[in-house]
Amino acid sequence: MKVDGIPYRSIFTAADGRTVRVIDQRRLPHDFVVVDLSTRDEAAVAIRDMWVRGAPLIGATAAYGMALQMRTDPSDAGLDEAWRVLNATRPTAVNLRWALDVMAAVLRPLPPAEREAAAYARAAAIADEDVAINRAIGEAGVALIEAVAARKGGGPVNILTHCNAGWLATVDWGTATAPIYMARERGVDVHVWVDETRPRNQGASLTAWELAGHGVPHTLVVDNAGGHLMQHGKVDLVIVGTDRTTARGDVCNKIGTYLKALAAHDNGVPFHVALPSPTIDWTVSDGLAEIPIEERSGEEVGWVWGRTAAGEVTRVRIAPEASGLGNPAFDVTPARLVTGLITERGLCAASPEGLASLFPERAGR
Ligand SMILES: CSC[C@@H](O)[C@@H](O)C(=O)COP(=O)(O)O
Repeated sequence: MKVDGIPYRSIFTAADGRTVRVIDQRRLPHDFVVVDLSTRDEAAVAIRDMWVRGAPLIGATAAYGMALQMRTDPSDAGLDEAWRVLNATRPTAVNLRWALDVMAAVLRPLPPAEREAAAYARAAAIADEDVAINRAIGEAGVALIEAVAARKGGGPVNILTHCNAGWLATVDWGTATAPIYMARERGVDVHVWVDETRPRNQGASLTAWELAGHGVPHTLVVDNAGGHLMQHGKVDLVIVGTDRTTARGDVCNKIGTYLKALAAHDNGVPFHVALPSPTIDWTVSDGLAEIPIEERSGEEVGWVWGRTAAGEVTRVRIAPEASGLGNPAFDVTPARLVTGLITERGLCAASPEGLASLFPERAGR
């Protein structure tokens, strides 16, 4: 997508073809800064400390982290260590493990001297595939928005989204936002309710920034506003992303997603989840019991970052020093609350049968 008119991906290589460049998402929306990752450990820090985030981009960064490792130590031991170090960065998004497994499967059979070139080629392919997948998700999902527009016969289609499942969370297009960007391109009147997404505020800092950059009408709301908006008929459709979807269609996404699904269910609002197939974890079924939920530092809850009226970007404390601070970063929405899944192969029910109908080669394995 574009930043100030210039097309960008969220991850790419520098002119040397080896240095990896990412947008430092901690600095948005105040500053747009591209940073270089030159070592495997820098890639690991970028994922762990959320310079990059969002399941598909975490996967792509891990793939390039593996390539960075191959520059300095392409041995079997180096390969194993890179897998271990990168896989330990964040626990919930399954795209991380998926990308590392894809890279390891390509690299392990090769002699070490050939691994660096192969690693960069495969990492680039993972990034390109992500762009194609998200474009296909957009093409599948735009039909949902167009159907609402046709039914309403006028006025904007109001879509609520949570966290950032936009182009910044992927390599390009986004998952939840791809249908929105495409609807906009086709001239459909859309308006997006953007949940701020405490504590990291991915909605306020990233989704709102993205949508503003592409002229998509949107309104930033506090996380707790969604139920009220739905009760008053102000949400036509919810579309969110996911960090891990189980084989039976349970969906793990940013904390607070479950509450939006409950409110949508109670108010008869369709609740859709957009996902690239690498986000499906075919090895797990019961999302509540089986998906590891990242517990992040309470510092993120006790403090907020922002820009002061004087222009300084700083953080301020909002909780008493004496209070305990809890920070579960994701929750699981059971399949029964999900109206449908939007994948690169089309729409399906959030059920074992629904997923199997689109991915017969993976189901039941
Ligand atoms: C297409 S991104 C889907 C999810 O990764 C996204 O909704 C999300 O929860 C991101 O969490 P984050 O903690 O910012 O990595």
